[in-house]
Amino acid sequence: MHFVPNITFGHPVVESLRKQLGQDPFFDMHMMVSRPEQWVKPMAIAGANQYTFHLEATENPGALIKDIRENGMKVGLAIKPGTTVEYLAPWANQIDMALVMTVEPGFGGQKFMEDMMPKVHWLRTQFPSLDIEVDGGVGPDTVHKCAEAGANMIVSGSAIMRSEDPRSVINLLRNVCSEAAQKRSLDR
Ligand SMILES: O=C(CO)[C@@H](O)[C@H](O)COP(=O)(O)O
Repeated sequence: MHFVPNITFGHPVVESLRKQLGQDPFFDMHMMVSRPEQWVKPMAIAGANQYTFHLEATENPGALIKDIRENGMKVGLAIKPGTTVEYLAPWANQIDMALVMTVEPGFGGQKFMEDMMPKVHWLRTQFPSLDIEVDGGVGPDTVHKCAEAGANMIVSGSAIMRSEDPRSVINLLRNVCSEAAQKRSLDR
């Protein structure tokens, strides 16, 4: 299971997650920041497992990917809605996860941008084993589109937090993604 936390490491929430899962959580830090270079070392020291940065926020993605790896973390690379997937493609073989934003970065509760799905589909076709994540407006009504396009990881905020039954929403989201992934592997 992956978490994109906004909590401090060593926080009681982390300890509680550790107990509930019976394993160490996987921390993917989605850095929606300018100058992502400056946070690599602090995040590695804090215990992050993966460091996801925005392609638009750096002039030298290659050097940043190298630095993240040298600091012992996996690499995620995100693109905003206005960035075409061709900009990400040259780096796809050097990263662990591509993140296609399905809202403009900023805040939760925005409308899912279905017109981002061709990016996901193109990436899945070109890079069958790459982790592909979508973030923004993903919930029970939209997750099928993401999973069918080829996303195997999703971020979901308000659909879970506003639900009266968050557990069943999480299970539904998880099942839709894993069933689509299973079907893809059978089709191959
Ligand atoms: O941080 C962002 C967008 O800036 C996203 O991670 C959203 O916050 C996800 O929340 P929902 O769109 O699912 O409410």
